[in-house]
Amino acid sequence: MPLAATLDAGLRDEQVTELDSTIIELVRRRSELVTRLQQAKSLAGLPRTQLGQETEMLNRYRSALGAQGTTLALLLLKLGNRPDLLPSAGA
Ligand SMILES: O=C(O)C(=O)C[C@]1(C(=O)O)C=C[C@@H](O)C=C1
Repeated sequence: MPLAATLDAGLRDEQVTELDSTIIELVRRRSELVTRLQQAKSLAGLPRTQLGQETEMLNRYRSALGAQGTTLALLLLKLGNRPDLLPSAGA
């Protein structure tokens, strides 16, 4: 994209807002999926926490995004374990 277009404030704001909406939707979808996984594990009598998988996930985020990726990953792990922290969809 040409620099002038990238710097156009209106277009830039629109694109950032669109990306934010996508990120919010993905965070919500991830949290809902993990919550269902956790419920299924509980019903099956399996441990809800798998430290090996959490470590791999943290490493993926740190490799891709640096130290702040770890912070983001920890928040995502928390939201999967605490669905009560998210408002219900459409609320
Ligand atoms: O992969 C799983 O089995 C999950 O439950 C997902 C997840 C995660 O949020 O990444 C959540 C809890 C587990 O301790 C490990 C990973």
